[in-house]
Amino acid sequence: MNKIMEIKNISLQFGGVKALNDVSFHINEGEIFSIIGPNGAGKTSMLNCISGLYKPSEGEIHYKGKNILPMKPHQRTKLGIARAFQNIALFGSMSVLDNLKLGRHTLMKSGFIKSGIYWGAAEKEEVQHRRKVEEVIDFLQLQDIRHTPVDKLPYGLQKRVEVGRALALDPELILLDEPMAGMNASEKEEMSRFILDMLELKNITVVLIEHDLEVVMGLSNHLVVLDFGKQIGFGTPKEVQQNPDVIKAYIGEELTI
Ligand SMILES: Nc1ncnc2c1ncn2[C@@H]1O[C@H](COP(=O)(O)OP(=O)(O)OP(=O)(O)O)[C@@H](O)[C@H]1O
Repeated sequence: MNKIMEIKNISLQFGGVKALNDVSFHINEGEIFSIIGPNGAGKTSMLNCISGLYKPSEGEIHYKGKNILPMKPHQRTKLGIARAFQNIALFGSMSVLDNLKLGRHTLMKSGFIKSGIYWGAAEKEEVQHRRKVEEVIDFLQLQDIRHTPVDKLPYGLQKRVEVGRALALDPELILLDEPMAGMNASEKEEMSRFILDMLELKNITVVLIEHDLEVVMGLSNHLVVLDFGKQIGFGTPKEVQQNPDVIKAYIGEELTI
């Protein structure tokens, strides 16, 4: 299997807190990879380092063989890395459709002045953007709510639109920070199906943060386990569940599938 991403000796410090302490793992192309660990373990910090929101104090992150740490978040997006946030990052008063369209603006080549001069190119680009957005609406079954303002939607659907905003960027690697948080069992099942389809139908590598161990063990090909910023486990769900350090960190929680 090809490694799409390599995390090499990443450390990140906030004052006296070591949010990440010498973390190293890799993600294979075409897999569902999860980052798990108790509250405050450093999971979101890790995603922030990958997407470019945080700059680690040490280490390197390679995407398809290239060190991406010097790159800004929007440059990483253009490389094919998209992110859905734990706290929904949508415009509440805008419709689902407009939120998805807005998500693609970072990818637009034609600015306003340029579009005036090269009208044909801008129009072609607009059509392409619209097609991508329509694909996401179909894929995530958002047809019935396409014109609904996001803040009028129930939480579970808002989460789905947040995932859609990242998908609209047409990523090769998608970072999903707790896409199922606050969902009931059937909503989680539905989101799990969408995540599997991202991989199977769209060939997108998925990096997932999820607290529900049953869901995460069932979905993932590989996982990394963090605890107080340290990596305490890495491997297949079976390997991770048999790891004594992981069992200790999760004491009292059910670790079997
Ligand atoms: N911007 C920040 N400023 C200061 N401290 C931070 C910042 N971001 C994270 N931290 C600290 O880093 C540590 C790891 O936090 P992080 O949010 O990455 O954990 P997490 O595993 O995602 O937690 P949770 O499961 O609760 O979302 C925590 O001690 C947190 O308080």
